[in-house]
Amino acid sequence: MSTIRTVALVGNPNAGKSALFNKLTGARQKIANYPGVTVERKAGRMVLASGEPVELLDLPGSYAFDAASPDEEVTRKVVFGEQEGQRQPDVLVVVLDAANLEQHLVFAQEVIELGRPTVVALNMVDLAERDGLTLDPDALGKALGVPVVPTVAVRSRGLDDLVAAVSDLPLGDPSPRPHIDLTERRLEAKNITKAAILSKSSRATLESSLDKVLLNPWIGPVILFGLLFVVFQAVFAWADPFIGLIEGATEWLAGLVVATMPEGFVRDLITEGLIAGVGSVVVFLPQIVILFAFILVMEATGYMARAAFLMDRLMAGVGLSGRSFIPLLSSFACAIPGIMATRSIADPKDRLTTILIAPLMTCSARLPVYAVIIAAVMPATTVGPGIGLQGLVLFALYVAGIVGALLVALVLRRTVTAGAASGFIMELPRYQLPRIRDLLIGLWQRAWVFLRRAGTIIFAATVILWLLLTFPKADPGENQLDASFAGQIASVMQPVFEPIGFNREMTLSIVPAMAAREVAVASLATTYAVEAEDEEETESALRDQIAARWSLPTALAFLAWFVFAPQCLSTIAVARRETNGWKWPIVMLGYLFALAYIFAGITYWSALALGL
Ligand SMILES: Nc1nc2c(ncn2[C@@H]2O[C@H](COP(=O)(O)OP(=O)(O)OP(=O)(O)O)[C@@H](O)[C@H]2O)c(=O)[nH]1
Ligand SMILES: [Mg+2]
Repeated sequence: MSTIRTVALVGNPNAGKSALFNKLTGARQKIANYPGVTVERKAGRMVLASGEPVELLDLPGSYAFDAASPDEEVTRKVVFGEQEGQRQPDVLVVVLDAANLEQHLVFAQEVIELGRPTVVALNMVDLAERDGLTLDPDALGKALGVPVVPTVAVRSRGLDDLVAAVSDLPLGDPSPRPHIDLTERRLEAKNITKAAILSKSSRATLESSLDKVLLNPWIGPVILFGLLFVVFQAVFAWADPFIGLIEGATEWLAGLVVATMPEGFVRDLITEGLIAGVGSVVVFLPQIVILFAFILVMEATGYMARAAFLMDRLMAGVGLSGRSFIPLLSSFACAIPGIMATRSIADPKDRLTTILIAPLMTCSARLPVYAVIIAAVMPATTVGPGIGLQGLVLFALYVAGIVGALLVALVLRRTVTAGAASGFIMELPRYQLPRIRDLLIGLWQRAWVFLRRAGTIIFAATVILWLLLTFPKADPGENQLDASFAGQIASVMQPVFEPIGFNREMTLSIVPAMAAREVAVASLATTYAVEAEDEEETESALRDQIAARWSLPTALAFLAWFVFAPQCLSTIAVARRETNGWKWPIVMLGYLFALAYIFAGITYWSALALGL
């Protein structure tokens, strides 16, 4: 007798597969309330009723086995045992959204047709109940010919029953059922749904009235725009006290090191490299957390998908569809998951265009760069009731990235990725109240990613830079930056960047920023700390150093540079992997560099001309 070794979760997008996977394995895969969240196969360990561990697979959501998008392809390959390095699953668990039963049953029938050992998880029964829908799992099971277990993944309800049903399945050779075509399957889905409904009270749902407002072609965009505006105001307004705390702590630490350690190489490395450099980045944790709190709430409530819907018309204008919206939106966190998320786009040209413009979305690694420069050169004044100037400038920088992306898409769609634009259909997920626990976990994961980067890549880049800045030692009276290797490197590059208003420290900072954008901040801080005449100057905040040293046109040019600046090396690596070659990453790098240079130059010279 064969035993179960691998179980796979399959089903439509947004059915709750990843939520189930997390509860069954203890993993923390991303779950969010829109279709297309999972784009890769993920494996975890689940324990059967007998106590035996088996492999559980979380798969991308799928509408059909013959679907065209790269993420759905993964699901098909895994289910049919064609995925290299992956055992074919012995058991399939079809996850259905009970509140959207009819739609979800179309693909479910296709899976069940394979005749493989299958269990159905009738998930989201809580949402069905909320809509006044009571379903009969047994009737559904009879109609489908497989066991059906009602579950509420996010509340861990029905999980034991689900595991029991999987454990009890008889294994054997597949006995495929007669194949029926899509039209028949749709009809069948309707009939099965009808048979499974015990009672249905039509409630005036909150959904439809909310959607009337939020999706209204006039009011909807105004609300979306207003919301984003609030986000950027909050990033500055709410973060201040927390930033003050962290700054206080780093200053205290620097003081402690100076007071207790003997003068010398190690102490300088710690104060100038670690505390000034890495510390200058860590200070931005509160702003990152605030930004992500908004993003996570928008994702969990179901608003994000509405935003995609609203943006579809605008995106169609530049030859993209609303499909690209979510990958682009993910790129606000980081272009890497954003580029990965394009796997849910079926049309190859749509997908390529989206990959190429993803780096123009302002990733969170750029936030520290923007924030420190804005705080240094823009006064913390208000320009209207409750509208802070700093938040406004930040908002403008994000908008500049978006407008840039749309224009680039327009050009790409007429040249290198020319072709018919594909239509956009996306189901709108149900509105949900965010669960605090999920939010906190999400925020913690984000904060951890940020801190880990600070502790690894930013740390390493800062130490290397510090060494280059510290050696060779300057003669008495000579400027350390002039004497150092780093200064010499910067001097070689300086002629290229001088015309766009960059000073030497800025030129120097954009090289290690290729490792990670935040390194630009650490680099500036370390440069100024090394150059500093005394301890007090070493410890003073980067913001104050910039305020004292940079002219406004120079600072604006630097901000403009970072709107387009060539992305970090990891983004290039992901673009290479997702486009199967070096051609597109090189195109991306080239056009971004050109745009950054031109845009920074225009900004610098216009600012000078305006007498700023
Ligand atoms: N109320 C309720 N919400 C659920 C349930 N299961 C999942 N959710 C929510 O539904 C949304 C989608 O869940 P996911 O687990 O990301 O869905 P998925 O099937 O993995 O989606 P894709 O990865 O896009 O294919 C998330 O917001 C979950 O919090 C449930 O049983 N009840
Ligand atoms: Mg998922």
